[in-house]
Amino acid sequence: MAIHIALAKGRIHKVVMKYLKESGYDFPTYTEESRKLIFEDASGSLKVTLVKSPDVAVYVERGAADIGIVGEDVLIEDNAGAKVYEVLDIGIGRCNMAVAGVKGKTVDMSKRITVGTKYPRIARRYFEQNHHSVDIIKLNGSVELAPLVGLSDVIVDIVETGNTLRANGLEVLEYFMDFSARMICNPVSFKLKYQEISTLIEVIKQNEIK
Ligand SMILES: Nc1ncnc2c1ncn2[C@@H]1O[C@H](COP(=O)(O)OP(=O)(O)OP(=O)(O)O)[C@@H](O)[C@H]1O
Ligand SMILES: O=P(O)(O)OC[C@H]1O[C@H](OP(=O)(O)OP(=O)(O)O)[C@H](O)[C@@H]1O
Repeated sequence: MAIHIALAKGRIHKVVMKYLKESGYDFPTYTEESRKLIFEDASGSLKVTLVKSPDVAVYVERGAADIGIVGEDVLIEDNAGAKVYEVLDIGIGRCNMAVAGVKGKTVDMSKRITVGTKYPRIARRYFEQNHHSVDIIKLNGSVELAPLVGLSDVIVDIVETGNTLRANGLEVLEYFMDFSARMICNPVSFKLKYQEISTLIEVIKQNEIK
């Protein structure tokens, strides 16, 4: 039985598709530039669909995909409570969540501060745990702009190399979580396709994804 994998479209799918190819799965119609969203491997054992990150767990929970690969940040922010099994830390897409602000500018955390972020739940939980009073402003990208134009005091965002912060004159105030990409599985698929899914997990475990 073929396994259907929903991959988070973007950084994660590009690395995973490269890796699957190196592991012997040939997807004849796949290129990074392609606008196609569904790809089947030549042996007929894998079908891959490219899905927006927060939707990966939706496809898997509802059984429209057997397996999903998506960032842990997205599982925590958008899919908490999804009825899926998390079966593997696949080790790619490593990044940190951080509070950042304008370089050299002191932020008085004893006062109510505004926070720009794509991750309102994660941000709120962090500040609540630290007993800081905050107004969260949900943004959809280019979050680094917010403290530069006076929209927020600080941001909560993903930091990987730190290049985006540096390029915009910001600095990390505190790292507070780290993430990597996770493989999730539909519980029914896990039973029905146990052999096929176990084989795929073993292939991924044995060959370190770069
Ligand atoms: N430097 C990084 N910036 C953002 N995400 C990263 C980074 N490094 C690893 N990741 C992982 O990659 C995922 C996002 O990938 P990408 O930004 O390509 O997708 P996207 O759908 O374009 O996201 P968005 O629309 O939120 O920008 C994150 O959920 C995270 O798990
Ligand atoms: O530390 P770095 O290696 O610079 O990576 C971090 C940057 O990458 C992500 O943005 P993305 O490219 O997804 O753009 P967006 O903010 O517009 O979504 C993230 O939101 C940071 O801005």
